[in-house]
Order: sequence, then C-alpha cells, then structure tokens
Amino acid sequence: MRVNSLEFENFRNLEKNKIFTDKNTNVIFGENAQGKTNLLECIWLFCGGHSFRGSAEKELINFNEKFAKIKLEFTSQDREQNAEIRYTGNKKEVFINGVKKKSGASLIEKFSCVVFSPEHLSLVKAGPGIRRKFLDGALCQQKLKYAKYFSKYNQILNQRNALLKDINKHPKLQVTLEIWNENLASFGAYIIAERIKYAEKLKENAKFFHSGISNDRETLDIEYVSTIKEINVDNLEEIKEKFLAELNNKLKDDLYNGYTTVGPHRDDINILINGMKAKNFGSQGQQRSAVLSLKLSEATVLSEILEEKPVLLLDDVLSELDSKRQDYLLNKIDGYQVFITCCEHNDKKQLQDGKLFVVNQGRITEE
Ligand SMILES: Nc1ncnc2c1ncn2[C@@H]1O[C@H](COP(=O)(O)OP(=O)(O)OP(=O)(O)O)[C@@H](O)[C@H]1O
Repeated sequence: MRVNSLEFENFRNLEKNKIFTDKNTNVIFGENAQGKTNLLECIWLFCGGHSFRGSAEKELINFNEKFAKIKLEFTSQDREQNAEIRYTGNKKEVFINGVKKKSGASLIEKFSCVVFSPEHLSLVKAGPGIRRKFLDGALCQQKLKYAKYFSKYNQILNQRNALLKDINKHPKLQVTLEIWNENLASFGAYIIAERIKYAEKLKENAKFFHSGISNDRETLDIEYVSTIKEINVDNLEEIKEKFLAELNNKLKDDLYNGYTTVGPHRDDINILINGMKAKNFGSQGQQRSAVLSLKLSEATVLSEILEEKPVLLLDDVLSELDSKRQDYLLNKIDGYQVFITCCEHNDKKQLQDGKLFVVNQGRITEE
C-alpha cells in the first residue's frame, strides 16, 4: 500500500497544497509547531478512524475557515485509487473513487497505516492497562469474534464485580456467583488464548526489528504474563477450568476487594531488553527502540492479514536515538512506505534515498 499524492485545503494550519510522495521514505522536516504532525494526521484520517490525537472533527478545520477538504491518491493491491474527506463543522463526508460513502468506516477496508507517536512510549513506561489496550486494539481490528468476546467479557466482569459488592451486604446472593464465573471463564479463556498467540507473533517480528535498530547489540523479548498459569493455547476448555479454579481460589480476596482479581483484565506483557524489564532498566533510547520495534512488528502482522504492507507514520521517532538507530529507520525498513518527521538538520542529512519535505508555518515545500 502506498500514498501517491496528498492534497489539503483548510486542514489545520497547512497551506492549501498537493504533494507527490516518494514510494519509500518521506522525511517531513521543520521546527516545532510548524505542521509536521498535522501532515501525518492528514494521512492517518484516511484509515477511517478518528484523529490519533483524539481531536474532534471540527478541530481539524483551520481556525479561520468553515470547511476543510483532504484528498489522497494511493495504490492498493496494485490498483490506483483515491479517497476524499470533506469536513464541515462536525460533519464529515467520505468519497472513495468519486463515490459518496455512508460513513467513514468504509475507508477501513481501503487504506491502512500504522502510526507511532511519542504517546506510544507509554507502552513501555506506563502501567499494564496501556499494554492490554495495545493487544486488544490490534486483535479487535483483526478479528470480529475477538471484538465480540472482548465486549461480552467486560460486560460480565462488570456484573460480577457489582455482585461481589452486593454479596457483602446480602450473603445469600453468593449462590448466583457460579453462573457469572462460568461465563467469565468461557469468554476469558478465548481472550487469553488469542492474546498469547498474538503476543508470540509480535515477539518474533519485534525481535527482528529490534536487532536491526540496535545493530545486533540488544535482544528484545516479549512475554505474556497471565494471572492464569501454565496455559496451552490450543485447549480452551483447559484454560476455562484453570480460570474457574483460580476464581474459586481468589474468592475471599475478590469478596474483600469488591472486584475480580484474576483474569485477562489483570494480565500484562513484559517487554524485556537483554533479559531485563525495559520499563525499569531501559535507557530513553532503548525504550524508544523497543516501542518502535513493537509498532513495526504490529505492521508486519497486519501485512500478513491485509496481504499488503500498511503505510508507516513515524512521528518524532528520531530524537534520543543515536545515528546508527536513526539510519536504520531512515534507510533500512524494507518494503514499507514511511513518513517520518524530524526537526534536527543532522537527522534529515542521513536520508540516503527518498523525498524531503520542509514544513514552515504550514507551507510545505519539497527540497
Ligand atoms: N485547526 C487549526 N487551525 C489552524 N492551526 C492549527 C489548527 N490545529 C492546530 N493548529 C496549529 O498547528 C501547529 C502545530 O502543528 P503540529 O502539531 O503539526 O506541529 P509539529 O510541526 O509536529 O511540531 P513539533 O515538532 O513540536 O511536534 C500549532 O501551531 C497549532 O496552533
């Protein structure tokens, strides 16, 4: 998959323009607050979702204007296609190959990107909730069944937690707990198995990318850590039984706390560099490299599903990385079209092949 050109009018601070992109690497260079991230965001919106900065649609329109228009010409499955999004207030109209679509969701099947933005560093730095969200987000996108089971699991979990609180006041209610345990364990077993399988795939690819970024100096490992032990992903019935046993073991704790203390909602993934937890022992550069490797790995797994490589949008990845790591990101990610922002002159000089776009107060020029 690749972007051929991008056109925008009244989009954030970007001056009306049409740019023709390189099929491999595109460096977006400029000082702070010039519009580099706005340009990546503009491409990202064609994936059908919302702004990766969580902005409302009307915030995408230039402060002084009433509408914005963005247009993408891209190649997917060897076919040249185009998509256009028009924003008026909080209203959005989507056109694919000139045909108006009912909703933005129709873009999802047409165009895909994987984005890295500095907020993704929380994958290493923050608590387990962010890492679970990373796994669940990817799996919900890949498998409808996962999305359904995940939503069911959370409903049942909320109901079980409410019941735990009620039992403290009305102990007779405890007999009704069994049915919630049974359901929680059924859906939970599937979630755990799918997450472990996905984490395994991520691990293999992330190892490969991290060894490239670090010039073979570091080994990255990812391990799924479950509150349910010794799991065989091919035996859902067995996982369910183990989950049920664990729910019974922890019943006293759960009643005391008023919430469920075991299950996939309490699981995590460990991200290890050279065998040590990146969160506790990794340098800034190592943590950034680990997250990048994870995101590149996510893109590889997605490529297998799409049978085509998604476009990579890398926002502000080069800072805190030494020149060898930067060289890998600028010149050695094979087969992907990459858009990468930077604000240091030395960083852009490392680009061996591809296009360089300079952003100055929203005006984009090709150098
Ligand atoms: N709707 C809008 N209309 C006009 N300007 C906007 C709008 N939304 C954001 N901006 C402006 O865009 C600029 C920020 O652009 P952007 O986030 O792309 O910066 P950047 O070049 O990526 O900077 P940095 O290197 O600091 O990350 C800000 O000056 C902001 O005021």
